Amino acid sequence: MRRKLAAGNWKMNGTASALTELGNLAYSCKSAKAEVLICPPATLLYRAANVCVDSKVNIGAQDCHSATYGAHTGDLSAEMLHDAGATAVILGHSERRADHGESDETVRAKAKTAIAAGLTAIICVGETLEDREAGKTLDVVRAQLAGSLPDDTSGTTVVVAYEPVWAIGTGKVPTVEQIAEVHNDLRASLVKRFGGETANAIRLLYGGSVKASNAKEIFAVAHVDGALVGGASLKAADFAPIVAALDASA
Ligand SMILES: O=C(CO)COP(=O)(O)O
Repeated sequence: MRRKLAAGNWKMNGTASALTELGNLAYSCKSAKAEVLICPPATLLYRAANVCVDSKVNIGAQDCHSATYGAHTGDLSAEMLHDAGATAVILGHSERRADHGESDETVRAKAKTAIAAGLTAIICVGETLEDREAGKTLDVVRAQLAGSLPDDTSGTTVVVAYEPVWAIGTGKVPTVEQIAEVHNDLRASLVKRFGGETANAIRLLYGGSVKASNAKEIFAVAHVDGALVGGASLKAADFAPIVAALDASA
């Protein structure tokens, strides 16, 4: 049985005052069965990990460099993130693919480095509205999945997040049928590539405008093992009900 995962991506939001929200979340989730992960900006990682020590909330990062160390001004290595208290890192988010031109090859290289440093790699895939309207959704996510996951992926080191670009921060959510179609296809692609045992251990998250009000129906979709949440992860009062909905799902 795959352990459910409620992950929050704070993106470029939050200074030290946001740690109060994290403390509130840790308190609200003290009986959570699902894994709870918050990915604050890198500046808060160390303090966030301290706030959440001995709680059910794990801390993750939002990106890392593909190199283990060296002359990469402004970048952070996976080892540094792990050292600061991160247990996971989001890789290949569509905002990074768009803003920094990250290719599948780059994401795959980052994933290898992250896994070697002891982090879980949460690898994001998702189509644009243009792709969807052109009927290319499955082709696009299959190609991203194939290109972004390392060959030696294991069920415990990689999580895949399906985030349709057009649903991120827009309040637009795919229908449950659309989510089911992509998640079924992702699972089938994973089985084909890695075999059933590995593939069935890899968690598939849905991300894009997840809120307390739509979490229940999204979590009822087959092969949805949790969510990657942006805006609704910033406040404990918004995120805790999403964790509760995940715990209540079958
Ligand atoms: O990009 C996301 C999480 O990584 C989703 O963001 P929103 O939940 O704000 O739509």
